[in-house]
Amino acid sequence: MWRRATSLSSLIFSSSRRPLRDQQGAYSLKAWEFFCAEPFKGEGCLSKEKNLFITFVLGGPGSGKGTQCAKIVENFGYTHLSAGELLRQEIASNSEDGAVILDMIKEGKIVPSEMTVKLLKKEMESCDNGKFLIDGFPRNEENRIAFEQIIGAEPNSVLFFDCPEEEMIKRVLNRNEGRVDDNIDTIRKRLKVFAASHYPVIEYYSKKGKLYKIDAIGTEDEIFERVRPVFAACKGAH
Ligand SMILES: Nc1ncnc2c1ncn2[C@@H]1O[C@H](COP(=O)(O)OP(=O)(O)OP(=O)(O)O)[C@@H](O)[C@H]1O
Ligand SMILES: Nc1ccn([C@H]2C[C@H](O)[C@@H](COP(=O)(O)O)O2)c(=O)n1
Ligand SMILES: [Mg+2]
Repeated sequence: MWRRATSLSSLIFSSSRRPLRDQQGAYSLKAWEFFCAEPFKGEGCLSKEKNLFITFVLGGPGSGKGTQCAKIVENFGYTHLSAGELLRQEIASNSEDGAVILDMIKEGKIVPSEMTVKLLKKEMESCDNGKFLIDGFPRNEENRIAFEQIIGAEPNSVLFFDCPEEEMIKRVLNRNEGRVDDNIDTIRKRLKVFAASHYPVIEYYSKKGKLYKIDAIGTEDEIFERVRPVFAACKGAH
């Protein structure tokens, strides 16, 4: 599978390691579907080796995903993996991928799934706990399909924090964590990308009966009281 994924990268990247097309989510989805027709269940497949219980945590920029994940970890003992944070760590490592990722994040674009899933897989493999909260992923259909194919698993549940745009803008501009993408120009681009790409993912999990839509307006504690029952209900299941 890794060999297949490596050969895929030559389709996605030109020799300068920049995406050939930057239309969000579109440039490599077809390639993923073509190369990964069969879900990977062989040796090295995480879902075979570990008893996984995965929750994807979705929502627009500033909707409160990270804030609520911290509370879920505290109360229900999950391991929190933020896709955005892993990408920022890759930038900080000064790797070749890091330079590509930085350019994309500054422009509010979604990084090619191959890079993001590689980082998630590494973290999941090195963690004894099989209960994962995967925050900010999948951002689009390409992300979703890549995860299924490379990790060989589907989420057990999906949280979607539903928040109006004006509130998300206000929260991000007040965040003050020194992120390169926390400025009004990049936020507008991120919101555009979010609006254009999240819906098919939400719809996919909704049809599977895995989606929990949470109203993300209110205090952090009020919102957590809406989240709590989702995890309390499945506590006995894992
Ligand atoms: N319910 C809330 N009310 C007001 N502010 C909030 C609330 N929840 C989170 N915040 C604040 O809003 C900002 C964004 O929250 P957070 O970082 O959790 O969002 P996020 O969804 O992870 O965003 P991103 O996708 O950009 O990483 C933070 O400064 C956080 O402290
Ligand atoms: N699946 C993902 C998650 C994140 N990114 C990039 C693009 C985002 O704007 C940035 C920050 O993510 P956040 O911390 O807001 O979740 O990271 C991506 O390309 N793909
Ligand atoms: Mg976050």
